[in-house]
Amino acid sequence: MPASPALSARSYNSVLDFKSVPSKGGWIVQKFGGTSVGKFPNKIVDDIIKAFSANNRVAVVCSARSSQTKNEGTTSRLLRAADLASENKDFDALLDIIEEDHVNNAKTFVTNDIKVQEQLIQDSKNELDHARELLKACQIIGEISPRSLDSIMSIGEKLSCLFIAALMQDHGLKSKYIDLSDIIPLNYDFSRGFDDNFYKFLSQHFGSQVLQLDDDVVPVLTGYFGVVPGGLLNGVGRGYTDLCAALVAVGVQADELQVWKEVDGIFTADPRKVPNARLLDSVTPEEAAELTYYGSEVIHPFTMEQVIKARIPIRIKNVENPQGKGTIIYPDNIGRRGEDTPPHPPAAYETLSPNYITSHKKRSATAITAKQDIVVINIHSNKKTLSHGFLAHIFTTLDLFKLVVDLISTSEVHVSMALQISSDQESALRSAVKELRKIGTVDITRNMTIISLVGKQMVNFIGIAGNMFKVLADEKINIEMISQGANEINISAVIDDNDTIRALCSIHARLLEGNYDALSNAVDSRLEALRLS
Ligand SMILES: Nc1ncnc2c1ncn2[C@@H]1O[C@H](COP(=O)(O)OP(=O)(O)O)[C@@H](O)[C@H]1O
Ligand SMILES: N[C@@H](CC(=O)OP(=O)(O)O)C(=O)O
Repeated sequence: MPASPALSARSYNSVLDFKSVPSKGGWIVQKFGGTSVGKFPNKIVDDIIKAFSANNRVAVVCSARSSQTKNEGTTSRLLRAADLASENKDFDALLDIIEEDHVNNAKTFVTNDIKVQEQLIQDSKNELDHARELLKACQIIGEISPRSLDSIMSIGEKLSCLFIAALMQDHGLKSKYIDLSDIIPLNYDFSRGFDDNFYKFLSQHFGSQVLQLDDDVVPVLTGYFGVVPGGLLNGVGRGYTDLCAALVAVGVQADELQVWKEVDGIFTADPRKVPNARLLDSVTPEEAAELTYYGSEVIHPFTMEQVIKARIPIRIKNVENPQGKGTIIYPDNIGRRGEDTPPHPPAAYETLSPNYITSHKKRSATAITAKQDIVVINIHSNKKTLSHGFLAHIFTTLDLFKLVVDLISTSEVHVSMALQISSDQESALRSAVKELRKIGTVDITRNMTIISLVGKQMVNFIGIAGNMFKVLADEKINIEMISQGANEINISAVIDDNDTIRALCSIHARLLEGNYDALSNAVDSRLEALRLS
């Protein structure tokens, strides 16, 4: 199967005319998520890594394997095993399940070269023996430090990358497994936190690991990249592999960072929920971050800053459809590496024809997304006048119980907040509400959803929020709370969970599909000013 061409002019040339360019194009960094490694390893190796490495240098970064869902994946299991150890309960059975899963996987997929298979099984067992020792020690001490938790978690990425590196060898590709878990020295100075120097240090070290390899070797790097103060889970959170891949891309000055998923790219809405959702050619990093925060897990938001600074585009692609062009995440006003001029210069508005103005009037919003399992907390202060400590007390309480607010609206003595609460946060929520009752009356509404309309262009439009709420009103969907993000690229409303699909489909139909004009009273203030001048 032929590879999709990489982005840069150099790589396009290499596809079109092999004689006029060096035998290898620039670097492409490919990140594969845990469920993709679990479900489609042969496709990853044969249709993607092999195909792309024919014309480009390729570096691969993988997350821990999940056979079906992330919840039942290796990282989740390792974290559960760590919990069990800290509670002095039996964790061995869970590690046995992880071992059996990886041994079976090796036997199922690595079948051409029995030596490679045996070595993989041995390496995997060694990693899990190490996990057993570590958890035993934690059980004896009676606690798991963030550092130990990080070491346990890292085993997921090690097992996954050992597997992909072995499968590549088994399929005739030269691979090199690279473990990044010890890359941060114990005495690294974190006094300035995760600042630019830290990211620079990481990208340089990742880059040097990769750049020293022979041309025909494909590195497979663990998406877990080392112990950080407070732990990687607290500092970066789940999805840290995206950040790791981004820093590898910066380290090798890649032509493109490819994030491979099980969806063709970023759509105007979740295609599982809105059948008419369209694939988007491109979105800006701000839009991708906003979509991720508000329910469409596109990419870890930390990923973008460093890559974009290095002018490297990110492409979201589908493991099951490698030839699809995917969605590019890149700012619309900065040139990419290898391009002198920005792709869509903002100054272009100055030369717009009236036709352009009319046809682009429709592009006010980019996508609609939904975040479910939302609880709304309403707090009425029991003081008659505004108390200085009112808001401070609320935020201190939320911080204490590690609860994160997605939306907030306030008046002097009344605060409404929307928070996503997973089942393991229920007791934290109960404790927080008990504490909050000390400063006022508190009521909570469950089973809610946040619907967010996202689009960088929305900032220029007058009336778009009105249109969104009119659609909900026409559908007789009750709105519990409204909020517009400070960056003005997100308009959100909290609604009943049962109305989610109806709200998504109707807003999509009226504001993101062809018949937008039917409702249009939103006006692009910049384009109108140009038209009237
Ligand atoms: N706007 C959107 N565009 C694309 N996918 C979306 C969107 N909103 C939600 N999704 C969902 O996000 C999921 C992302 O793909 P997946 O490969 O499963 O993620 P991961 O690699 O993080 O496991 C898809 O199942 C898709 O249905
Ligand atoms: N394995 C880790 C890190 C990660 O990045 O996962 P994924 O790429 O599958 O989102 C996790 O599950 O959190």
